[in-house]
Amino acid sequence: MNASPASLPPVADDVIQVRGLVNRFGTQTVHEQLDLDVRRGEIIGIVGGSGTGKSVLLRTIVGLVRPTGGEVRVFGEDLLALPAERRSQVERRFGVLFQSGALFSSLTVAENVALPLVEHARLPRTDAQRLAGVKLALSGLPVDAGRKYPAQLSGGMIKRAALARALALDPEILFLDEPTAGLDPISAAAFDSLIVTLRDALGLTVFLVTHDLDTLYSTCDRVAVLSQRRVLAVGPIDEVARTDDAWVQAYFNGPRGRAAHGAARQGD
Ligand SMILES: Nc1ncnc2c1ncn2[C@@H]1O[C@H](COP(=O)(O)OP(=O)(O)OP(=O)(O)O)[C@@H](O)[C@H]1O
Repeated sequence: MNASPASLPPVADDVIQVRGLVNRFGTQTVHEQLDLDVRRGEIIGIVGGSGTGKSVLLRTIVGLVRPTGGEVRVFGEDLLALPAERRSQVERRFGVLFQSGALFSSLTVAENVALPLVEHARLPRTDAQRLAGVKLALSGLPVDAGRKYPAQLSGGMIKRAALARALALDPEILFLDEPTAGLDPISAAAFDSLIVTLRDALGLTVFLVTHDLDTLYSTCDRVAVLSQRRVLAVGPIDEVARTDDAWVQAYFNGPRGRAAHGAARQGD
């Protein structure tokens, strides 16, 4: 009898592996023996109280922070140990959307998106501009948004423009740091569904740092809670929400958590 693909167990294929991670800044220890695996094709949400080191974890994984100790592998490679050329090849396989959007204010939106295509993929400028238009459309921006400067866009449009730039090089992993922060609830919900659509259409793995409970419930396959300098719990959200920990209980089972859970169930 042929087994249908849907009935097969998921393939153990971790695109990110973090082992025994330690991050210290002066006398402050942010991470101590932190372990985390991210599976290919999943959307994993990273949550935790303010200052628990979610952004530092993201920045360590993408190679912007050199950890004090431990091991971080992306696609099986230790980025910081690679020679520059090889490192840049691996970096092209992921895209990052930073909290601020981090667009260049002196460039139009289309030029911002085209930049990695010119600099990293070495495309001629006209081809890069054309491809930038495709990425902007994929991110749900109207055609004329490409001609505007970041200062002329709303907060929601800036997030979409930054997403288009993160998608410029057809990444396999998308890192998102607080993508819905500062958006109104309707724009945030639209952004959430865009992320799920892109993951499904492009087969992306998504590493998502967020405080937004609605985002967690509507997008994430698994959630990792950062607490006490490590990953306290990781798994499907309903499982993690049952963790016997004061912060987890207050976060997932407080009034906002219950409302987000209720809204997610209604949407099922
Ligand atoms: N380059 C740095 N030098 C010194 N301290 C740092 C540096 N980067 C981060 N920290 C400290 O590390 C801690 C964790 O910061 P991080 O930004 O990762 O927190 P977070 O969990 O993302 O918080 P939030 O939810 O408020 O965004 C903070 O106390 C921060 O001040």
